[in-house]
Amino acid sequence: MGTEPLGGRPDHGVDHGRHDVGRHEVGRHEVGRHDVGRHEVDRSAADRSGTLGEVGERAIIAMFTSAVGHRPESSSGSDIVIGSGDDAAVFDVGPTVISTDTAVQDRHFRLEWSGAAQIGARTVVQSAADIAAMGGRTTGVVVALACPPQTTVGWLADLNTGIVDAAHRLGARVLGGDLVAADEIVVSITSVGALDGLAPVTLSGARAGDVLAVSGPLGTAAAGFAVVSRSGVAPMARWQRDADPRATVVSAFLLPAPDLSQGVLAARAGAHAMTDISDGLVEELRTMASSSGVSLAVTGDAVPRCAEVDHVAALLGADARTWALTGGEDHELLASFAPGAVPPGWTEIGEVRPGPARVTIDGADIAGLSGWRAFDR
Ligand SMILES: Nc1ncnc2c1ncn2[C@@H]1O[C@H](COP(=O)(O)OP(=O)(O)O)[C@@H](O)[C@H]1O
Ligand SMILES: Cc1ncc(C[n+]2csc(CCOP(=O)(O)OP(=O)(O)O)c2C)c(N)n1
Ligand SMILES: [Mg+2]
Repeated sequence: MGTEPLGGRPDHGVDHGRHDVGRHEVGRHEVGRHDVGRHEVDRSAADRSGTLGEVGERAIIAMFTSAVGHRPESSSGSDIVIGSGDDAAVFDVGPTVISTDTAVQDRHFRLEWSGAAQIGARTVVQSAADIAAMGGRTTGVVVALACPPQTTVGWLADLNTGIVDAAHRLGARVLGGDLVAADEIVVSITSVGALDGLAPVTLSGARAGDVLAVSGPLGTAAAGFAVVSRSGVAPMARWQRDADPRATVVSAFLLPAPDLSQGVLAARAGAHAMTDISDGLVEELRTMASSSGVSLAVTGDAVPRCAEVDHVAALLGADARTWALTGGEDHELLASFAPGAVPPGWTEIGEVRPGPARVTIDGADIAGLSGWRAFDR
């Protein structure tokens, strides 16, 4: 990492250089929570090269909460009784879906690959995918952020913009958060959502006779991860200019864009069981099979991939089918439906058979296939 302030690299479009902003610090002992006025916000936000250590926690929190406040009301705005800025948010919905996901520097993202806005948006998508997987509609997110004192104001502003915009795209708002010091960056997003009268779709509801289906192509993020692991993101501009398939898969890895509204549509279509694919299809199949006590029989060639994944696999001498079966972080949905109930746009990949719990691909046990196992590395 060197001694450069985090996020201060030119290839991330973040301001360079550091100015003497230390004297502008909003003293955390002098300024009460309700006294963090707009002038401090503007002063700290205006100097993007200042660091968290220099401008102080309060100024950054004020920047975050003012950015939330300036968003137009989302469709779910009426659910929020008290938003960001008080001791806690107060939220008024019926049965509430809650899930949290954490992204850790160098384990879930690298500063040399991702801009701050991408990291923020990506973590929101990953967290909201779990709400969608229950059949829920994400209405709010809570952000827990840990970062080193050298993190720049500009990087934090961009992270926050990524979070606020991604939440907004989902029809959700930022309800609050936390900011603490740490040796590395950790972004944790808790999502809350509404079921709007639908029954939650669990992992345990798959029944013999169901069909298994996925909401979109798989293996795209794994292909992107393979590309950036070899080449980094420096050639991205060229790949984009040349319509090189590497540009597509790397973009999908850096910021997956599953259509999470499919979760609600699947629930409405009567999905019996559902989950999002974060650790790889085979891992999610294992979890669903054991939760439901059923055997899941998948047809390998039926698992959808986008054409770019096959092109990139050929380029790298890798196996596209393995990426689709084991690659994580696409955050598409896997669900079981009664035959005939699969929603439009979903792809049937197999069927549910009576237990005991088992997963097969083309009739063979998947014992040798594993997806992402965080503690294996
Ligand atoms: N530290 C924890 N304390 C309590 N429950 C946890 C903890 N970590 C994970 N879980 C629960 O275990 C289940 C599986 O978690 P995880 O593997 O992270 O799921 P996902 O891939 O959907 O994020 C979830 O219901 C989650 O809430
Ligand atoms: C720097 C970096 N290395 C590796 C990966 C690949 N990777 C990290 S986590 C993960 C799968 C999901 O992780 P987990 O933390 O288990 O999320 P959860 O299952 O809780 O949603 C993958 C494929 C990455 N995204 N970034
Ligand atoms: Mg998780």
